[in-house]
Amino acid sequence: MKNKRNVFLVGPMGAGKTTIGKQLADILKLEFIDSDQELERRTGAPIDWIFDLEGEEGFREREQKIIEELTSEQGIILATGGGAVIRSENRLHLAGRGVVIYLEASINQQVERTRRDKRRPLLQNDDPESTLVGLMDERDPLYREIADYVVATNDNTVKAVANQIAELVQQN
Ligand SMILES: Nc1ncnc2c1ncn2[C@@H]1O[C@H](COP(=O)(O)OP(=O)(O)OP(=O)(O)O)[C@@H](O)[C@H]1O
Ligand SMILES: O=C(O)C1=C[C@@H](O)[C@@H](O)[C@H](O)C1
Ligand SMILES: [Mg+2]
Repeated sequence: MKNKRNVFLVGPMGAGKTTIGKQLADILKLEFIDSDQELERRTGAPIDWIFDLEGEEGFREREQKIIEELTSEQGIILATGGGAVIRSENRLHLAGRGVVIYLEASINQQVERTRRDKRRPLLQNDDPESTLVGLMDERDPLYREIADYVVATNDNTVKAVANQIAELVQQN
């Protein structure tokens, strides 16, 4: 068994990594950390500012450093950013240092769940749905590559998904 004391949530924007991760941490009585929020806290800047000032590559550099650091901790629930799987270094750390859960969501659900929040820089364009389709084509194989479990979120409440993950993790 891998280091079962860490649970890492991966998946696309709107899959529910942040929301479900908080509930899961409450159930399992573990610390919750969100890599996006932690980056914002440390830089003092919202993610869309980091994208504006440093470009996506600048953001990915910062994201890689924080994933490296946070996956070295013990006993955490980590909600990652939707693009954390792009870099192979991140995939290596996530797969090697905890149980990886891929939270699946349909494109329609992603569109619906991200519609009102204007803070996701990659979706601030005229056709966020096409962007989400393109990202999913590119990333779905990467999420699957490192996932220990794939969990559907479409037809389930946040609470139900969190309970399901807690059971999966405790089985090990
Ligand atoms: N299973 C669910 N059922 C209904 N609403 C959900 C569900 N999961 C998440 N949501 C809602 O969808 C929105 C986006 O969720 P959240 O921010 O947790 O996604 P995320 O995976 O962390 O996205 P990002 O990669 O952009 O950080 C939130 O408003 C949340 O309440
Ligand atoms: O899917 C992505 O590439 C992103 C998802 C968010 O969690 C943030 O990490 C950022 O908006 C980029
Ligand atoms: Mg999130």
